[in-house]
Amino acid sequence: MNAQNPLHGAQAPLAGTSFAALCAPALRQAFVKLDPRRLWRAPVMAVVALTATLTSLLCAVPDSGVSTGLALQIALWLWFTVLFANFAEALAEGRGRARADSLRAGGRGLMARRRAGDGYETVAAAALRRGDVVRVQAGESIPGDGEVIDGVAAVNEAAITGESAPVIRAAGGDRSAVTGNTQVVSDWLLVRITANPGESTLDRMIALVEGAKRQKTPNEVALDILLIGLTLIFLVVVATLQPFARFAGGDLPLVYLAALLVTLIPTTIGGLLSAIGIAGMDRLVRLNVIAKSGRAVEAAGDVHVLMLDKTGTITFGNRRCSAMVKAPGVTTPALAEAALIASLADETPEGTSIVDYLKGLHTLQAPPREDLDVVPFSAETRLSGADWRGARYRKGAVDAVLAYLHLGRDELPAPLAREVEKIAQSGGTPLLVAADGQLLGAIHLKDVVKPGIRERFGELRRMGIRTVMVTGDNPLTAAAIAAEAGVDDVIAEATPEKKLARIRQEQAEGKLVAMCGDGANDAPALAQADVGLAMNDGTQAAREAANLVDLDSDPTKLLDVVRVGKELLVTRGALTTFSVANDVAKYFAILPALFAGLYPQLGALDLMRLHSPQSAILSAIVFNALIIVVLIPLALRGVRVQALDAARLLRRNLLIYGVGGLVAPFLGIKLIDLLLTAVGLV
Ligand SMILES: Nc1ncnc2c1ncn2[C@@H]1O[C@H](COP(=O)(O)OP(=O)(O)OP(=O)(O)O)[C@@H](O)[C@H]1O
Ligand SMILES: [K+]
Ligand SMILES: [Mg+2]
Repeated sequence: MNAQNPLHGAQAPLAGTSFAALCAPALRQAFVKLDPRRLWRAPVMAVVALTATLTSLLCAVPDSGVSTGLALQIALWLWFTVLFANFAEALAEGRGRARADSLRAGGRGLMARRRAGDGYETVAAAALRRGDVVRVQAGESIPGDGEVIDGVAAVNEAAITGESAPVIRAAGGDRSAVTGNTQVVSDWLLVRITANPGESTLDRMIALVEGAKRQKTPNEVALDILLIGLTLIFLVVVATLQPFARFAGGDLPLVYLAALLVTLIPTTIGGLLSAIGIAGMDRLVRLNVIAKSGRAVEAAGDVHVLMLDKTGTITFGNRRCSAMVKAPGVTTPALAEAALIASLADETPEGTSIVDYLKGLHTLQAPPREDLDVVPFSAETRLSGADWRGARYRKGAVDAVLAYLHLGRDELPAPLAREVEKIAQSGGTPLLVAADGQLLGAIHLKDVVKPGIRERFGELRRMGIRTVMVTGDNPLTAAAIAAEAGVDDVIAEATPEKKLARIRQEQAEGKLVAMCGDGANDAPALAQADVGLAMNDGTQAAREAANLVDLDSDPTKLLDVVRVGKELLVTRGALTTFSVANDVAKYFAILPALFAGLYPQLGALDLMRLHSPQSAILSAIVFNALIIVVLIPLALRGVRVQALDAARLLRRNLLIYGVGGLVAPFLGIKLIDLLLTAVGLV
């Protein structure tokens, strides 16, 4: 567990390739991405590419109104604009792909022992299909994502988590999911494969960091539409300039208008949009979190409520039996025997811990397992046990056992009630034990809150996120753990339906809900939540239902996911503001220079005193292209987000990037104008 060090994944085998090593392939990719079929994914850049093509053709026209040298320079810088945007996307992809490749490399050439009839056949891991059953022995790698259906083994997951301490994986219970390319280090497992080739979590992750396959999020589509709208407006603006020029007896060359159009349309954000999205996904992968959709990550940036399961999420989750308390008039052997029979076939950690505890304390005769009529634990009934020789042995949550015995809460014998209360107040889970309709006593299950959780919840609160613990446990235990962990709200005695209903209720109030869980009983809630974060070491059901999976199985990782989501939203917002402010500023920077000769009155507005109309146009187009390159690091790294609420964040960013966007072109274009004039290019 990495509660204190959520970034540990950064040093894991997933660690990134150096920036320099990524540049060369990204440069090559920038040209490959000139393919028109790819260009259309970024509409603004497609317009730039079209304009660049047109300008290139105009270079060959003898009397286009400008010198061939100038037309060539403009055409060249227009192509650079497209290439820089492609380069940004390729860089973002490269970082993610390097990581995916290193994960994939380990899995290459893996073989699997697949069940066929009564025996096993050896096949390539790549040939495995969903539903295939494979046997994996000590020393072998698990050939794909799946669910343990038999066996108990220690598994080394270092290949995906970087954590070398082996973890236990077993059939049944909340620790049954296994991940491809991890290694069985002891014993054996029978695993049912749960993903077809190309559909594993790893494959999905790769699709998220590859621009060409990436599905745009609804936010990105909305922004695209806005950018197309702005492009159309500026197209009209540029088209109306010519009549003004003609009216004054002048003529604006087509090359100028083409260049002007590109400087005015939102090329900065249009060129960096895809890179921002991919880089956001990559930051997540670096945290060892696999996202199945970009939408979930964006939702995380806006989340209002976080629901968490208690056991295994807030606490370590290996609830161990630590004591037993008799009901009045019951003998110790009677209680022990009932608890043992009710737990012999219970494969949950709670069940096995009770058996271990009793084996250590008593010399009990356990009935053979096959003679038992097993009643497995279910989150619905919150009971488990077995029938043996006509008698019913049960154990379970206090309210569940009382209801099973048709007893009221106040019918719990006073001494036992006091003990149960003491267990709960200490944060432990009391289970009542009953045999043949009679209440025999209670079991104390102990659990420990993960260290560092309280501080992390405090950070979430500062970000304006409310934490709610939803647990199947009784209200007293829940309250004790809630107080220790510092959650804002707690829901006890929750069935899977209750968890689901609570999420729906919050959503109906217009809130975005995140949910962290690991159990099969959390799966419906994980699927319903806007952000469902499953623990990788939980159940396959939870992993499949969730839209995010944490490879380190650390629930406080959600804090980092929220930060990445906020960074993604803020970065996109900031660069959009910057880009649009830039375009407006450029309009006022260039027009006076262009029209100064035709309308001398405009001279008053010509604050920048650019060298000539030619220089004004070329400087603007150079600035327009270079600003993309200048902003690539920001787009990839993301705007840093402190624990501020959304409204303050927005205000601050509007100020910085809006004002910055207005001022930058004046300074930048003037500087380039001076440089171009100095070297005699215009
Ligand atoms: N093996 C078991 N046999 C009988 N009762 C159990 C067993 N395990 C848990 N219980 C009881 O059922 C309740 C619900 O357990 P469950 O694992 O479904 O909780 P949950 O809803 O996942 O919440 P959390 O994981 O936060 O406790 C527990 O609080 C406990 O009282
Ligand atoms: K522009
Ligand atoms: Mg649970």
